[in-house]
Amino acid sequence: MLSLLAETKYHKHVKAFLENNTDYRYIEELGVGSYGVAYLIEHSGSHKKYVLKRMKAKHRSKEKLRQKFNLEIQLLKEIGLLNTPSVISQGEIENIPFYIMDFIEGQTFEQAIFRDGNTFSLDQSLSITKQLLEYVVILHNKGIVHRDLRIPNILFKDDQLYIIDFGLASYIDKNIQSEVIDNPKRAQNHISDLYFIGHFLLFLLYSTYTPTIKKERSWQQELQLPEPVVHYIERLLLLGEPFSSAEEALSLMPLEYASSTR
Ligand SMILES: Nc1ncnc2c1ncn2[C@@H]1O[C@H](COP(=O)(O)OP(=O)(O)OP(=O)(O)O)[C@@H](O)[C@H]1O
Repeated sequence: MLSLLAETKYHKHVKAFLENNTDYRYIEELGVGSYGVAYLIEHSGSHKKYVLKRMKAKHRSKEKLRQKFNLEIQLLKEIGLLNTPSVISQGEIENIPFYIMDFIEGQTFEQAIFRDGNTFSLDQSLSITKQLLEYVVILHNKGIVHRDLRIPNILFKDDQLYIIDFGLASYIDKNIQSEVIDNPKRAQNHISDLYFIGHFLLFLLYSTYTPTIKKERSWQQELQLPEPVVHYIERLLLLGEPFSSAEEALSLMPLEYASSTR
């Protein structure tokens, strides 16, 4: 309750800061995560929309979390890719670090599947995953791993993918051996992103699945995918031999099942 009150108080600080010190106008709160709060704002001159993300008030004295927040900003600045928001500015409001970035006016895959009921065929799912892997190859070549490639963090707009929320991203540690990773989600190398991409692909494929029996079965039994696709997903999910890099995962995609390989 107390932390909720602290956050509400900071909403006011954010609004006052924007009003008194910037050319931006507050529009609404976009969401509250475990570490940060994101607001939608608009530039009064251009009417372009942006996102202001700040640390949560309750974390402001935690040095490690401040460093983590600063790393998120630093990585976003280093990435500099069109399908990742650019950092416009950064600073502090009442001792709370914040940054302003591009607003991606797209639809997340979470919204597409669970809110809007979109479905993705096998060939569409593979083509979209190919686009995601192409992005991830570039990211890894820049020495960065996202580590949170979940459906709410992947957006699309005009058939183009966008990746947001680099709150868990890190620099790649080249010395990690794939055989000794016990939590693939948090691995500081390509394994983490590939593992999330395996789950991402399964979310897309499950969008067309309607259960015919009550009993839950494994995804291999439920989805009835062609054998090379099953084998491919198993490798992403570390149920088979791990890929040595995102580049290898991209080059070995079973694209014979994707008719439209954008
Ligand atoms: N650049 C952006 N463009 C469009 N929407 C965004 C952007 N950044 C964040 N959002 C939206 O704002 C909300 C909160 O984003 P945030 O990055 O804070 O994620 P989170 O996972 O909730 O936070 P945390 O990193 O603290 O766990 C999400 O709904 C996200 O879709």
